[in-house]
Amino acid sequence: MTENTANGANTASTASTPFVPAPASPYQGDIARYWDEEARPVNLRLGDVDGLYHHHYGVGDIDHSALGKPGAGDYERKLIAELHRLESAQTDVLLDHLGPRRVEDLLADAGCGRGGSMVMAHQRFRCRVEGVTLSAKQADFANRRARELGIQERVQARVCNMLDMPFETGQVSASWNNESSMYVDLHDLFAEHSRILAPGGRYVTITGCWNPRYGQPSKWVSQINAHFECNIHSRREYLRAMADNRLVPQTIIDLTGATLPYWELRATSSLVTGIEDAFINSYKDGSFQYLLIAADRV
Ligand SMILES: C[S@@+](CC[C@H](N)C(=O)[O-])C[C@H]1O[C@@H](n2cnc3c(N)ncnc32)[C@H](O)[C@@H]1O
Ligand SMILES: CC(C)=CCC/C(C)=C/COP(=O)(O)OP(=O)(O)O
Ligand SMILES: [Mg+2]
Repeated sequence: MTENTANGANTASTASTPFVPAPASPYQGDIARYWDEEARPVNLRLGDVDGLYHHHYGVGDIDHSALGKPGAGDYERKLIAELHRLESAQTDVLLDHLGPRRVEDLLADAGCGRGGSMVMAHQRFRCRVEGVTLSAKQADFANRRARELGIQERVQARVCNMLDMPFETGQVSASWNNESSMYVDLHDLFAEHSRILAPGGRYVTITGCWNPRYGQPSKWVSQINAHFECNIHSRREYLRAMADNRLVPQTIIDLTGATLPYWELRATSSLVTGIEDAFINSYKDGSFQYLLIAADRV
């Protein structure tokens, strides 16, 4: 049986290589390759702290007592642990807004990365959690971590386009995009979440969005788009696309102030990637915001 790889080439599938659907667009093929090739130490070293691997940013105050003295032998290790704690705290904030979940619920992580948020969602709610990513490497990584944790029956990642998720209509109780909505058209995205969510279901996103009060995307936002090959939307687009697709915001939290300490600490670490100033400057000049939006599917 011949199948398509992420870049559209045909390959024969074998028991060890799962089916990889052809990308829906050349752009998605590029994003699949981007994440297949990603191995930034800032992500792997933080995930190594406790086996939860995130591709999102942190929120909350710095615990300076956990850092020790700059220049001390274990300072870098403690700094990495603190950055990771803040990134996991961000997932906790998202989970706090998923509403009361029952163990029999099915949860969906749209753009699941290496699966850290899926594991945390299962550990909190004991539900089944299904994630999708364009990256076969990320899906394999997330599924290997689930096996290592013995939760592979409850946590699973698949290579799949979040605009065409493998769920029946109304099958999902709660779904989210954790820093993954900037890779797709929001009307297409929210139409698909609206389809998979049961009436009364809950959708949550944490995202960076450009601030319509600024006028247009600032140069910092353009730098972030270029760095990640993504397409940051405005706050206005989120709310319009949700309203057009039966997703009605229940809660909107501006997390911009809460994420700045993470970025200022990260900018002092040896793991900097060069994008730190764009985030710090855009958060400070008001052109870019870090938001949580929790919406009900009506
Ligand atoms: C910045 S990472 C965020 C990962 C994860 N949500 C987290 O918080 O760690 C963005 C993710 O979105 C995924 N992605 C981008 N476009 C996608 C699409 N059209 N369908 C499925 N996943 C997509 C990427 O493969 C990647 O896993
Ligand atoms: C808020 C916005 C606009 C985010 C864009 C999506 C993104 C790439 C998030 C971080 O991924 P990562 O954890 O792999 O990035 P890094 O290597 O910078 O830690
Ligand atoms: Mg990261």
